[in-house]
Amino acid sequence: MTIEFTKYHGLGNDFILIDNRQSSEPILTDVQAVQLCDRHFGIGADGVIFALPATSPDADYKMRIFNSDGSEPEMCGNGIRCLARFLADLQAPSRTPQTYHIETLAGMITPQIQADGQVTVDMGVPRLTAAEIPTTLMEEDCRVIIQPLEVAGQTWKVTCVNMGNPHCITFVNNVAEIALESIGPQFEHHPIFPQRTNVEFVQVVAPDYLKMRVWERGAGITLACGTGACAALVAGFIIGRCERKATIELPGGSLVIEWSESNERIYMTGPAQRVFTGKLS
Ligand SMILES: N[C@@H](CCC[C@H](N)C(=O)O)C(=O)O
Repeated sequence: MTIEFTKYHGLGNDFILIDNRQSSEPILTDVQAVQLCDRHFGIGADGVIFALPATSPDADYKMRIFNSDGSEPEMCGNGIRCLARFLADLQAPSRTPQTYHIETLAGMITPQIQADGQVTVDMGVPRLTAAEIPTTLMEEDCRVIIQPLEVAGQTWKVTCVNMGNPHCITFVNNVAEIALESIGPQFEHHPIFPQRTNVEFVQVVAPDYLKMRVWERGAGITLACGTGACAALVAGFIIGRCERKATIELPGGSLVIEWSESNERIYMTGPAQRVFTGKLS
């Protein structure tokens, strides 16, 4: 049996996209996803994304994703922009704006392809209580805002945001100085995060411009993280360090994130790029 795939990236956060519309379960296992994501022995990617048929009458499709370590996250911001482009590329030549209602394990997410090719995603409402993150750092109904956390022999002041998936954000003076490779996994696997966590270090350049580096749960250092950029803006706004709308600069490029005052929803805008197609046998 051969399976076609297409490789996409969103700011260098790269994914193998599989047309899984004929079956309600992913046609590859988590173990196969790990093999395909391997950058030496496989295709190389931060994750594998499946376009599945919708189960809800309100949705067009369903997204499932495996991280490069085989774990299954609830949501992926850069991934859902890539999925929107993939679906548009599978269908008749584009009419824009094209909007998709996508079921995810974090609920309904709505990407819209703009006339200029950028994709704007309604990422939903951020969740902030300790129970929702989830973390045991505070009482269940408390928000985790600038709380001390011991990691790698240092006390960090962390703020936690759930954007469908968990994020732990620390504001620092200079993101370039953070030893992400050694510190990242210690945050990710800290016992206060029962479902592990994504880890973001953020530098405020201006109230409408943040710089961020990320250690992703299940994938390690990546060039960008869409949900992480949204979480960084939410954390920055809550602690009074940024505006409701800002550009987030990541190693792979920039995203524009806005936290709407009228409906409390987060809107993320950024690119999604097809790289190549191939066949798995
Ligand atoms: N890169 C993604 C997030 C992917 C999932 C993450 N690794 C997790 O386990 O939560 C993004 O762009 O949001």
